[in-house]
Amino acid sequence: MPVLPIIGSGFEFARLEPNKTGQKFHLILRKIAAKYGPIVRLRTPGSDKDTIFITDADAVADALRNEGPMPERRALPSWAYFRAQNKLPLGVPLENGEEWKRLRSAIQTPIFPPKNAFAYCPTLGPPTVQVMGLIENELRCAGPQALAGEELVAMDNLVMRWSIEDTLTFSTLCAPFKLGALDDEPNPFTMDMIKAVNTVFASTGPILNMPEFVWRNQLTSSTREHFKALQRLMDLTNKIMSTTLSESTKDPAKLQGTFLGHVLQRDATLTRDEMLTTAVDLLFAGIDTTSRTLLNIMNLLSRHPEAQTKLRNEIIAVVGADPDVHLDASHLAKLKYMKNVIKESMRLYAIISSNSRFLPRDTVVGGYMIPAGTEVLFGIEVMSHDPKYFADPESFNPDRWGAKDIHPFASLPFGFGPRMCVGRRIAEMEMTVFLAHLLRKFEIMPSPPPTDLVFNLVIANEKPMPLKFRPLGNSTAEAAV
Ligand code: HEM
Repeated sequence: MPVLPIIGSGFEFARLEPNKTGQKFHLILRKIAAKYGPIVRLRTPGSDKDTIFITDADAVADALRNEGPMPERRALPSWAYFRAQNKLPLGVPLENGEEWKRLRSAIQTPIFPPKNAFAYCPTLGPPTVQVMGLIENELRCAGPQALAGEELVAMDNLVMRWSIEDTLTFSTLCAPFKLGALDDEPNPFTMDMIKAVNTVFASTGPILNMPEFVWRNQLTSSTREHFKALQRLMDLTNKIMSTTLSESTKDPAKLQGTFLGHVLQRDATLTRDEMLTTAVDLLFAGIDTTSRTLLNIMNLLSRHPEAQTKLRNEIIAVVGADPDVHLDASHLAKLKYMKNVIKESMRLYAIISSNSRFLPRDTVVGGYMIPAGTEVLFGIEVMSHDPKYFADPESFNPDRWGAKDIHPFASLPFGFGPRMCVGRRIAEMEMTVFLAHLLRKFEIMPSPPPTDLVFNLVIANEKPMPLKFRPLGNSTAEAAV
């Protein structure tokens, strides 16, 4: 077997990123792939072992098809440390082996199969109609130019508030808990929660780039902020959960049909701490990812009015023109162009730019024999932009997903196999519902692309996403061609 090319040590990353913030991790991976080719052995920051970095879709298939029934990923070390210090379970995203399987199976059935996930669709209508009203208010408050779609408006926070309300509503950790994320004056609790999630995401990237003793001993202000935010999110979620559980003891019907009710009924083996960490994990994993992806989709649609019109026409044909009419599960399967728009946007902006697995056995990957236990890092973002897999890769072309010849491992925004994102169906449904209400009420006006994308665990815009909106007239057909 040929010998793998090897590049430097973890210091190679520091050399390639002169300001050493860890926020350019995705760009460094791009540079490495361009310089050393589709399979390379390297040391990533935070690891004392070699990692195999691959950006060839066949090699990715070699690794993932051999990942076994309980695939393992690298855990985020500071998150795992925090949980161990607090004697809390590691939770689904960080746990491995039989323990992972047990925790995952408790949430798999209620939220992963499309039929079960889509049953939550009706709960998304009210908060989504509410957030549309808030967007309109925001435009009115910003003045006539904003209302005419001529001025950029910052919607990041609103989208995040909607996402937090959604995630908590469907997971109904909080049936009896009034979250009020979308109240005119959002309660401080919500804003606190958003702040904690944002802080954890923004500080995790830099921590991955630090020597372990620095973050463990909290030697910098950003590491102190990181652990404070992890604690805050745990405390806030705990408060929601305590209220929910005590209210539901008084009135068990309140939990009926909810995710938490489902978990409690099906899986009496989950301890309270396991339920708490699961709730926190769903919040962590679901809020930033879904809102960032939606912001990217809106920006792309603003720059591709023909795709926007086509999508609006499809929504009107399937759901009707009244922007206040809610979607149900039957609509979701019919919105075919919507699916392609979401896939194409997630290809162009792969917010999770890389993913990994530890090989469970010796495996031939891309023609090289790689020993069991080695970490393989998949360059999701690099492959998504490779002309070998996507013709004219920088163009936004949702119709390309209608063709049958796309390599199944070239764009994996939700991962793969038994460890695939458990919230995938929920995320797709949430984004579909949001866009279906938005495009019946507003036109997204041409806006410049984001130019400040950084690695904050997910690839995120640092400044508000450039977006302009114009409310459609009474007749939505005005904008539909
Ligand atoms: C656009 C939005 C989202 C994206 C792009 C995304 C992406 C991902 C990816 C790439 C993984 C790793 C999968 C793998 O290793 O194969 C993952 C894991 C996970 N996601 Fe998502 N996700 C999104 C939304 C959500 C939502 C809404 C939830 C919860 C409701 C969620 C919960 C999780 C959990 C719990 C895991 C860990 C699964 C495990 O380790 O078994 N995600 N996600």
